[in-house]
Amino acid sequence: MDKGKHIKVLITKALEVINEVNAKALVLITSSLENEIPKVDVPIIVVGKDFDLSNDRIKKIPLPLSLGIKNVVNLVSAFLIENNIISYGETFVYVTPNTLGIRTVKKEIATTRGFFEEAQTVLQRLLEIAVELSLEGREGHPVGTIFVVGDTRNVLKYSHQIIPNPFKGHKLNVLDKNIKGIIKEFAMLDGAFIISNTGRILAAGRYLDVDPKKLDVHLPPGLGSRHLAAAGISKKTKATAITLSESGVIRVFKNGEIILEYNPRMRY
Ligand SMILES: Nc1ncnc2c1ncn2[C@@H]1O[C@H](COP(=O)(O)OP(=O)(O)OP(=O)(O)O)[C@@H](O)[C@H]1O
Repeated sequence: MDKGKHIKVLITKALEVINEVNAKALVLITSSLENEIPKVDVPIIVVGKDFDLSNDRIKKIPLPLSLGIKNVVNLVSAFLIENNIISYGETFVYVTPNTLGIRTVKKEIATTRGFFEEAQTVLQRLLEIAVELSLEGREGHPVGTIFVVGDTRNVLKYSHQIIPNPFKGHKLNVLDKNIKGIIKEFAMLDGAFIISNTGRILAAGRYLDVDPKKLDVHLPPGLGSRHLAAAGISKKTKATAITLSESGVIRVFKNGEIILEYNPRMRY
């Protein structure tokens, strides 16, 4: 039996499971949906690459499946809670090309307010890299870093090199196939990566010259200078900033606010 048939069988089974466990949503995690979307009373969420809110019954969440099923299910859980599709204590059923799963969301897993509306391909890719870096570190040591994406003219204006720019003169893009290893190597440098809207890496080792106090940025207590700088640059410019804390937590900032907070190291 081929893959397409497997998912059809799993979706049929999922409809039975939804009734049996009183699930409030059906989540289809698959890169291609040649199969018919099933007729079912609960909302359907399709996890795929592009963001496209097609109709009231079906929502599409842009998440790369390469994040791994555990991370995808965690982030989908947060999405369902924040969009009032399910409440804490309620259950959803998910289907991947080779698994059928049941998840009851018991506690806050992540904050994703606004993130999925922003998550274009470049941000999705950086989230994927940040998740890998959070889980693996560099040669087993925890790594922290900042990625600043978009509005590069202003970002460069409000930042300076603290070391010679290793990306100068190279046309490297975060969407390139073999780029992950290079980014992981340079993530150990102090400072930030500067990345264009199309994914071109313009610089690494860049200090962000923003004063969060003057910018009226308010973050939860306990977040240090890395996070304040990321929040600050996202307020001062139209860029989106992604931080990876040495503690493993990934945050995404837009306009000075946290629009995603997720710790891939946590067990939910
Ligand atoms: N303005 C800035 N621009 C770029 N990088 C910065 C800036 N401020 C701090 N950093 C980077 O953040 C690193 C960690 O700083 P600090 O420990 O104060 O931050 P933090 O927010 O507590 O981060 P973490 O959670 O990873 O410890 C610094 O070594 C430096 O590389």
